[in-house]
Amino acid sequence: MSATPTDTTGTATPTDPVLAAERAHLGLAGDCLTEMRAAASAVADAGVDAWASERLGAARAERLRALAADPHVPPFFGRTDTGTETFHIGRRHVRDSAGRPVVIDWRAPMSRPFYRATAADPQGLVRRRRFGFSGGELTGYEDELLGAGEEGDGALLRAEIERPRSGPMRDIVATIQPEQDEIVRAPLTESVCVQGAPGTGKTAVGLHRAAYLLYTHGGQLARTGVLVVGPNRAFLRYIEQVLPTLGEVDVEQTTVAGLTAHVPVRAQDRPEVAVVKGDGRMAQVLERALWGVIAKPTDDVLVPLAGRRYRVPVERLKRYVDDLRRRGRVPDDQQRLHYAAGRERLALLLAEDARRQKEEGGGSPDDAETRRAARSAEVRAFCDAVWPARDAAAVVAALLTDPAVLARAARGVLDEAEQALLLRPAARSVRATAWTPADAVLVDEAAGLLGRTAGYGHVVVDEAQDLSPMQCRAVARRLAAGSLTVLGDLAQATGPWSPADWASTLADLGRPRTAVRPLTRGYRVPGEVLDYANRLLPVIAPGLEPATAVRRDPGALRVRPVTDLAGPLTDVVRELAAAPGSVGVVCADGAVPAVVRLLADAGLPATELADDGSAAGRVAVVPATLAKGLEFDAVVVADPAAIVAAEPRGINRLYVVLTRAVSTLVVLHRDDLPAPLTG
Ligand SMILES: Nc1ncnc2c1ncn2[C@@H]1O[C@H](COP(=O)(O)OP(=O)(O)OP(=O)(O)O)[C@@H](O)[C@H]1O
Repeated sequence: MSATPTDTTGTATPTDPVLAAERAHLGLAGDCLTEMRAAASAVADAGVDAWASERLGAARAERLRALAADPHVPPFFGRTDTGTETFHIGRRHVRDSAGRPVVIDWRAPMSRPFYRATAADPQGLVRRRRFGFSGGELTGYEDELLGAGEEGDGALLRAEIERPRSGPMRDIVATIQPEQDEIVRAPLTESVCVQGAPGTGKTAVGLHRAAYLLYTHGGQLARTGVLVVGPNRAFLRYIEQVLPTLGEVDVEQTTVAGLTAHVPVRAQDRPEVAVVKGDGRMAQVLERALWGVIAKPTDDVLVPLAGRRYRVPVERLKRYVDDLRRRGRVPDDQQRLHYAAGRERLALLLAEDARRQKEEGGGSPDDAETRRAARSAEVRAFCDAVWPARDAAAVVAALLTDPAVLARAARGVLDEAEQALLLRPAARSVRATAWTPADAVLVDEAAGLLGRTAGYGHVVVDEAQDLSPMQCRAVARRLAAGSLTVLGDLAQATGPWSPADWASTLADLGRPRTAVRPLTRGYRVPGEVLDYANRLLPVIAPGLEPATAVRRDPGALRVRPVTDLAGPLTDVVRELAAAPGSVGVVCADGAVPAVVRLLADAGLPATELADDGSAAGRVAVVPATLAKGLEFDAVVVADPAAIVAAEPRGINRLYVVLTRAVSTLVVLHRDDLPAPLTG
């Protein structure tokens, strides 16, 4: 680091001329932003029609939202000097009234060296400057004279990571690291799979990649859209502000449950039933259940057209049906003839056959007459008998309640025990069915066989290690010709599918040749805590490279045996809650009500973190199954043995839980820790 009047917290002396100049530039950027905002609101739309006016209004509102996303966020956070030119780097472009750049968007190609340059490879930079802010004020800076072979000590990165959390996830634009930036800026055509240990920035990287792609390929992606898929609503709530603060307000963020919400989910499957329903073989079973109802034509059909009836012989009918069925088996969803379209096409083929016959007889029927023929009672009756109209929910309901339907569709695919697991008594009606989350995914698959699913230009899927093969297929259907960013950690797999490597998941996601890129530098968790959690790795994911933490803190880990949980728990939560930042008390799901009560009785303001997207308080009691993807400044793990005992992959769950803390982890146990954590 160069000799600037900057201490490790980035605070400079008030008289520093560099600081004064940078503050002036900050003032200029702020003024320009205000002007840009005013200009965006004043775009005149006089003289255009109502539709154009509405469109203009929407575009203007969009731009204003982007410019105003967060008025407290400083317009720039860094600067690059090439020796001849200086660029300030910020969240978005800022220009002065003459159109001269005042701040360069972090996603522009010119900003790349800010993230990638090193002393060994300065990429044309002589200096990189990072700024420190406090309450919107520019308070310091850190220079790296890369041209002179100097690199920073990461003090600002550390300060940024350790800045206390007060709610949702923040962006990391100011401090994206080179290995992360490579993934963020990978080309749109390239699908990537990030295998990253806890806290290596997978989620952050995925969201910044979405923002980067939208900036770089705005026109194309504005048309096709970008989709972010997360594991649950609590997680979505945690990440939902990151893209808007980066100026991207038009990204759809949802869960697999959100994607597949064709039917109301009112029940849960037993784990062994969910395993069968999530198995990739169910795709074949559903395909057979749907297409298997198509019957062979047995008789000629008389098609009415323009006042006469034309006979279409059964042999031709058979050929029409066979041809259409073959087109329904094309593997590519975009090329495939879907079931519902096949039915319409069949009706049209009959009408066109009649039309040809009429033409051969010298007539010339028009298109409207041909369409009427396709809708005639005769043709409809034929289609109903041979290619009946189907409804996705009804197909799945029949499959799961009618042993004969299931046996026909599953023969040679699922064994008898698996079929028995799937069957349940029929409800009064399809609407009255008590659907489960896994059923909803099956209904989505059936809907995808019936008709084409709209696809996005890019899909980011987080915590992908937990997706069932059928859930992967639901995501793949939304991909169309677009590309994919898969984020996950095999060691954090807690679902019954738990892949040993990424190959099967990537194949189910429809992108089998996607390269897997590891991230192993851990930003969230202090070294002492990470080393402790990593002791579980040989048991849960033997082949995986452990993460190394970018920072250490000797006081970060406290592992305490207790005989009774209540007293020590309230004591430690009281102590942690007195410091700034968030506190998460993680326990087995079943223990949550008791822990909430215990803390409330002790006068501590704890609220349960729920999967309904509602905000949790500063002290959150977190069911272990909802901890994934989240983080807190301080974490208390209450009774780890109960977390392990609660589910088949409880030891993986414990690994997830132990890696949620940014500053402090307290483990309260009853001398019953899993073997790798003792001693
Ligand atoms: N380059 C960075 N600069 C500052 N903070 C960072 C950086 N990279 C990651 N972080 C921070 O580290 C924490 C972990 O990031 P993130 O949640 O994206 O990791 P993850 O790999 O998805 O973790 P997990 O698998 O445990 O859910 C976040 O607080 C994030 O802001």
